[in-house]
Amino acid sequence: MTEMTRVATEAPAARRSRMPNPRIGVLALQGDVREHELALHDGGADVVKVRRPSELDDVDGLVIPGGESTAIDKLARAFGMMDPLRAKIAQGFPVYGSCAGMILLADRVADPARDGLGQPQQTFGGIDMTVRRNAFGRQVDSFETEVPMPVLSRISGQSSAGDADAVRAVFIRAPWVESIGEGVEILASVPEPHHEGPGSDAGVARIVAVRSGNLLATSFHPEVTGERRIHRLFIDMIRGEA
Ligand SMILES: NC(=O)CC[C@H](N)C(=O)O
Repeated sequence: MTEMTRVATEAPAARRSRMPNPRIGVLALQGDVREHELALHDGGADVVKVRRPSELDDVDGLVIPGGESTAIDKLARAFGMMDPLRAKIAQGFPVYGSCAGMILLADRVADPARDGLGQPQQTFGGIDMTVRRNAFGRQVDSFETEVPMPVLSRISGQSSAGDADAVRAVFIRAPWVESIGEGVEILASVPEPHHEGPGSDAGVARIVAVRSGNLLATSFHPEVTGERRIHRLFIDMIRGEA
């Protein structure tokens, strides 16, 4: 066996033995924290709630839940989380964001909400992408559909869809990714469903899941349909196995 193949075959096992159960935080400022805790737990992680900057140093990765990105932004600033989390992300800290969490991982928001002083909402950023909030329409336009996601075919665990490489996905006032920079991988797209209102462009493919290095983001909520493989993918990323 050459030195190269020995390193290639032994490294993942060595990493696994160092990190049997990664400890993953769920940012517990606002949103569907409990559902993510359950999904991570089912995936084999130790799970803790994270609210304070010091707690970031006790976890191997972080999930930013769905909810309301403007509320999470305001609370993150109030709790002094904004700059410490930005710094961790810049150092390669693994983070998965769903829905509002996707918005908070975007470097740019196409239509940011503004506060009373006209200041746009802020994000932690890290993924070189522009997201559009509430892009699929309002609450009444929320929908559920099966989304092909080929990356999941090699992830073991509970699937919510009939198809091995698809996910049953719930979109609730969901964002889509309008543009991506270099180094951002598209993991899933869906055809835009018809909805009333300006800008509806039924049938156009919209990006709804991306990965950039150690950062993962989905427009939809896998945590509410019993889907577990996206959380497993994130756990594998933390272990250095995906
Ligand atoms: N389900 C969700 O997380 C909705 C996200 C919400 N529209 C926002 O802008 O934060």
